Amino acid sequence: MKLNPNASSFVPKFVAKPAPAPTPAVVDEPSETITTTTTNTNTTSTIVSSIKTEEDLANIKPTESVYKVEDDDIEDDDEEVNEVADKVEQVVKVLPEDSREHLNLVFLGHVDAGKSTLSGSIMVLTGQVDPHTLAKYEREAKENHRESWIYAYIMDTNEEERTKGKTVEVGRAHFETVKKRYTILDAPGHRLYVPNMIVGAAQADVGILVISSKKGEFEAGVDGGQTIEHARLAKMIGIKYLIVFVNKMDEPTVMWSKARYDEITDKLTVHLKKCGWNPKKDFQFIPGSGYGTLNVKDPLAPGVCDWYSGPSLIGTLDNLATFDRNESGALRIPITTSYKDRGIVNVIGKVESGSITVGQSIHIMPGKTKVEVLSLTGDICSFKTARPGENITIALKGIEGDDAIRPGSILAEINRPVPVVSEIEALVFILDMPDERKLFTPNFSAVFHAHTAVEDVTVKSLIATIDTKTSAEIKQKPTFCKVGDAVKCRLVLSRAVCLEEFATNPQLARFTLRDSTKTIAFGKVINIGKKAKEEIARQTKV
Ligand SMILES: Nc1nc2c(ncn2[C@@H]2O[C@H](COP(=O)(O)OP(=O)(O)OP(=O)(O)O)[C@@H](O)[C@H]2O)c(=O)[nH]1
Repeated sequence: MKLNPNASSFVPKFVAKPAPAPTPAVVDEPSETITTTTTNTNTTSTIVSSIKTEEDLANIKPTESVYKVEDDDIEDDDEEVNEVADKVEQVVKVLPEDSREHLNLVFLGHVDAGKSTLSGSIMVLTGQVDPHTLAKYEREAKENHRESWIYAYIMDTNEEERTKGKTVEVGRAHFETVKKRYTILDAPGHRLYVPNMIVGAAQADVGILVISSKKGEFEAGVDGGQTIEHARLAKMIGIKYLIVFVNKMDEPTVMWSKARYDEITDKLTVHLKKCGWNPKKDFQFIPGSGYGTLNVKDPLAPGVCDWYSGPSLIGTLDNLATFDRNESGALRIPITTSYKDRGIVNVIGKVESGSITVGQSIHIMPGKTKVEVLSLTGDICSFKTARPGENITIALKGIEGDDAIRPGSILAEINRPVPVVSEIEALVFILDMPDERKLFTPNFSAVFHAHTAVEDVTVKSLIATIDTKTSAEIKQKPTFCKVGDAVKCRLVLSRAVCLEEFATNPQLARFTLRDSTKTIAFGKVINIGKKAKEEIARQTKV
């Protein structure tokens, strides 16, 4: 199998070149073919229903190329775009569609907790890294005197990350089991890179919160570190389930100690409850070692940790109940990455709601650029129609100029458009005010993060403080609010953003407010305003 961790980084790169497409993992791409593919729908259900064993899985092969585009045929020139697009439509390579459930995972946690190492070990254990590539990474890690970073090297592909040992962007990789397909988003743990982490986490279904059990490291991550901030952000952003991987259990200060594990899980349970996670249904703990590849894929062997008899990390993921997805809703795909490949604009994003089909005309919002879907490509398969939860590369026809796509752009259905608003009524929960600005008042400004959008925002007015238990209004028109308050308020964005009300589409309604170093508040859009609603009603045709 072909390795995919070198796939495009997750930080939005708008119409920049080169950004490698998430090459289908089961195909060795001939150099003269282009990476964009179209689909063959006839193969879908038969292939999927026949997957029962690992062997079946290994036997899934793409249909042979039926049309090849030669390099000479393609010029990187905007005028050639339509011509090239037409060729893409003639099918470059057909991969079987695959309807195993697709889950998006984000690895969260304090700096050096072992996120990249764990992600890398998953890639190795699930056969996504061939021995030759692994040997190359081993050599490079040794040359940088960072032997213990070998697995992290698989995820941390840029030079800065490798030499410093820090994840800066959000790495992206793919693996699969007999039961499910997974996209891994490996988020940076460092405080400075929380905005990158938000972009990654915004499209994850499951968060894997990696905790270092090493003496001193667990404490550093919890007391003022990123552990709790990530857990809180994950909840706010809408991640549905959290697996807390208590890592480095092999470390000499831990040695698989049950007492240490209990200390960590007890403390974290208290914190996670405060962040809104329900211990009965929202999260669970797993002990293990990413570096030792222990309890990652296979359950622990007898003698390693006899007090733990639960499933491994991958076993747990495979057994999670299927997530509810909003397939009947309007199509919404926040664009996380965009790049041009031989004249064709490709965008990457997760289908949050609705479905998207090859040949369909859609809008890139907020600019209302009308485009046609040329192809839909997942990590290992193509789609005729992609449904919610899929994280796909979409080749588009009809984009002229470089300004159609920007951070916060969304692919939306033409007949069910997404609201574009610059003033909203929101419910804001204040977490942590900047040292020099302790009060949340009208004119308070911050940076607004929602899905992939990032805009400056100013508080226009405070409407009422709210009792979070009863939702009753406590005080009308307060003059200020402080840490711990929940307040209904009006916010004004510096530029209009694609947003929906929480009752309509929670994924496009959740946001966080940050200053340069910390998360100040999180919130949800509760009213987009009469004018925006009338405008949407006028344009909706269903
Ligand atoms: N003993 C032990 N060390 C580990 C384990 N997992 C990771 N490490 C070490 O911890 C260090 C940090 O690992 P990374 O995977 O880079 O940590 P990270 O959380 O991705 O770090 P950032 O990208 O900076 O947020 C490296 O030296 C790893 O070898 C483990 O299971 N056991």
